[in-house]
Amino acid sequence: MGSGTFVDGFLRLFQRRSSSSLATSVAKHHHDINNNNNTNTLHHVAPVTNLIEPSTTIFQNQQELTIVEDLDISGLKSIKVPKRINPFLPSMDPPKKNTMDTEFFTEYGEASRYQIQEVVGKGSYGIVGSAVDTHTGERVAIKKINDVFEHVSDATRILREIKLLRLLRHPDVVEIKHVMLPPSRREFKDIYVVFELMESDLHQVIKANDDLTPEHYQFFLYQLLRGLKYIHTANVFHRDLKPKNILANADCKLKICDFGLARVSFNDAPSAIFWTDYVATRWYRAPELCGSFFSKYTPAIDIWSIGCIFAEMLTGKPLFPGKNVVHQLDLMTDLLGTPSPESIARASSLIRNEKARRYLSSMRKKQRVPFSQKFPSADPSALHLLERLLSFDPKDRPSAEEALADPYFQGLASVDSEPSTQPISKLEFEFERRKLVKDDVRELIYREILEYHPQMLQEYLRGADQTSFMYPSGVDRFKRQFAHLEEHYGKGERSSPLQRQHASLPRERVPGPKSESGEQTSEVEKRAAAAVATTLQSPPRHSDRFENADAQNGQSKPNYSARSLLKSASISASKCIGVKERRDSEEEPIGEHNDEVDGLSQKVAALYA
Ligand SMILES: Nc1ncnc2c1ncn2[C@@H]1O[C@H](COP(=O)(O)OP(=O)(O)OP(=O)(O)O)[C@@H](O)[C@H]1O
Repeated sequence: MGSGTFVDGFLRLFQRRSSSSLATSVAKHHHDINNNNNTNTLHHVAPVTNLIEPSTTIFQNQQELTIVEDLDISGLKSIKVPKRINPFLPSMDPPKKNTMDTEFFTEYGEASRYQIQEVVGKGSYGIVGSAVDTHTGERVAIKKINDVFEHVSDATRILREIKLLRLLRHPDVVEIKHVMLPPSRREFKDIYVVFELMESDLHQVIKANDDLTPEHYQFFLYQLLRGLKYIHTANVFHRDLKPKNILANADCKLKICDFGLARVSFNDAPSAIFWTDYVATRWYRAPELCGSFFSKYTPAIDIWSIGCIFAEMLTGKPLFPGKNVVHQLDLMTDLLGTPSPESIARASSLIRNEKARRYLSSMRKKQRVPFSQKFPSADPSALHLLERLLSFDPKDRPSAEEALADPYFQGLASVDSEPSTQPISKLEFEFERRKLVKDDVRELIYREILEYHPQMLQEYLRGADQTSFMYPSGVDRFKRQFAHLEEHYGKGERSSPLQRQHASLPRERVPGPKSESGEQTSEVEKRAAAAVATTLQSPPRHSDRFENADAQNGQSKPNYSARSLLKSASISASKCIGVKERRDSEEEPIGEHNDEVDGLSQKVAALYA
């Protein structure tokens, strides 16, 4: 493959240095949706937050880790980045400036700062809109998380995610730029998290690009592994890596997102898997997680997922699209062969479940399929690394750091000096050991949000009583704007805002029947389709008092229509190719996992009946 050529054009520097001392050289032709995104991404200043105690702000008391990339990827062709949901999303009127908002937020640097534009995605926790940060001109993504405290488990997941994303600062991990201050410390229900805006995700990129080159594959895998190296050195396991959880830009930059299922591993805490807790997407799930073969999880589970993702890049199709865990294991062993007796013997010491162990040993013997046969057009050195990543036994998989040192990446100047970080402080995740009630999580999330509001944090730390403040927060305005977006998603329907899906959630709630979940999804899709149709027929109607006021004031409509955005040079809209279905079949409803484990037990039992 063209590894040599790539390496020639891929001289890079990625070191700890003072930010001022190095220039960043980046190919200028790249699409870039954030006007100054290249600077942010490639000339990234990240505080070493793990060194600090939770009661200090991330801005205090830290040595700065400055990551400078001097990466000439000009040889890489831009990729197509179709939008995730649909290209005909409703546009938004910019909010009318509210004097009170302005006054309050001027003081705190947030005056009507973000102008919401359009929906760019939605997940089980709410809607994601693109917006312009009027202070910087930068485009951002704002995720509105609805009804955060409806379930303590969901709230804890959100706390975990925003905390981890504050602590993990790396160019290949999506960055939280800000979290809006809620209007009331004790009563808030929704959270607005401001992220750097990305154009698409790897799932869409793989679907839309059938002309990816070996250089693309190499650069994609390189970014994933260096991101993972950093995450793992913080002692964090992502646990749900899949193409949809990797955001992508047309300039081939990837960023890992969705840390809702991630866990921090502390040496003195057991890392046992609780089936009630582990519900990551099946297709990318490591074999040791299919049927409880191993009782502990290790960073190797993420390495397996990266292997699956890499294989999917190479072929354009998921590698192991299992319908249940038994089928999942069958697909794995179809390719990898049944594990060797040594591997099973080694595994035996870890296998707690006798039945599962016997199932593994008694599996019909299958020969390994040579990877060169399965992936005939792939580069042999890529395949050699892929085989390592997809080792059945987690002990045989390389760490992210070891994988970066694989000959596949030979010649990349600083593979071995990709940044690592300190393990995350136990104190930050002390809450994981406690049984939390709603008010505890609310307080913890509020405290976390204050990290983005240093002045308020100071007051909070001084113990000022803020329980009664009710600022005319920017959140109120956002509520109205997001309500508008949601209204358009549900246009013509009686039903209310987006339903929280049960996929990939810690199991604390009673799972609904499968069919119900399926219907929910298609209902959401129907509503999205209805919104598309409506948007195409007529401009959005503004029922909101605030927006009516805009209309009445005769304010000109902003130039933010979907059409104008599609034309915008900053978004490769011409490449938006169609309405994207929201969920693919690999995303299982909660509750399925137990069925799967039961299914496996039954199959095992049948073997030994
Ligand atoms: N920074 C971002 N820039 C652009 N789009 C984003 C960004 N973050 C998330 N999205 C998109 O918004 C959608 C929902 O985001 P996300 O997956 O974070 O939400 P969630 O509620 O946690 O979803 P899930 O149901 O997967 O847990 C996804 O399609 C994602 O690609």
